[in-house]
Amino acid sequence: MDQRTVAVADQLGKVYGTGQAAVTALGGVSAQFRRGEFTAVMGPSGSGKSTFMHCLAGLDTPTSGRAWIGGVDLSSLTEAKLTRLRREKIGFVFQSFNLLPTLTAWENIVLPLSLAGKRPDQAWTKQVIDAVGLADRLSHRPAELSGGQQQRVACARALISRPEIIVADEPTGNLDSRSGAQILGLLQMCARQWGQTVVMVTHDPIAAGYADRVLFLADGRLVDEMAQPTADRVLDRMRRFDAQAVR
Ligand SMILES: Nc1ncnc2c1ncn2[C@@H]1O[C@H](COP(=O)(O)OP(=O)(O)OP(=O)(O)O)[C@@H](O)[C@H]1O
Repeated sequence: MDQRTVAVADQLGKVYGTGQAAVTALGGVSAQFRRGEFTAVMGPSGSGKSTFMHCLAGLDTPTSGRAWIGGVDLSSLTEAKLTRLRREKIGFVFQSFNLLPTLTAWENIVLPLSLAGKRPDQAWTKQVIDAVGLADRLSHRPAELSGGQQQRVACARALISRPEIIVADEPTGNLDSRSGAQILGLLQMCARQWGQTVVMVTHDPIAAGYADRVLFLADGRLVDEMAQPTADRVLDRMRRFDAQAVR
């Protein structure tokens, strides 16, 4: 394994149900994620993108294969240790923001540290708050923020503990294109300037165009990979899936 590797999926498989009702959501997907690399995961609906992300980030248990984060085999951990690893080594950004409504933006951002009993590192916290452009909104609660602002809070929360990897599941799915572009620009900046590893599931070729590479899933398998993607090339590749589906 190369020293820059921060996360590994080794033949990850997931079967839901048993016998005749069994559904193979993931049929053995292997991939490596390097420091500072921004990867988009794409594929038709039902191709296993969310299942892959959930198994990679320890939110779901694969039925075969393994995932490593920061050199730790997730299958070797007890539930309590897995919870701790997720809190300390993985930053999550979800389509629906998942902020706690009763906490202010600031309290939401530092929640991973509060839960771990740690104090925020002042210099890093300032960098993160400046990067997300929320310095004047920190005392607001989520309901008093726009969707784009809420997602920027979620990004700051994901970054605050300097995780090994940020996992973003359709982070722009609920945003208008301008707010979406801000989030994508932010994720790209985190990877390029701060060396943050980012993995993002998306349906949107424009969003994938911000990444350094795209992994394409189909029927639970990794079927293609594209380096230095552009929205146009990704769109072309996705059209080929559609053409195969109607054949
Ligand atoms: N809890 C579950 N029980 C049974 N089948 C499931 C479950 N979760 C997912 N699946 C099935 O596994 C397959 C992959 O689902 P998954 O949600 O990972 O795909 P996806 O690519 O993320 O789809 P989408 O783009 O629509 O969100 C689908 O056929 C889905 O119906």
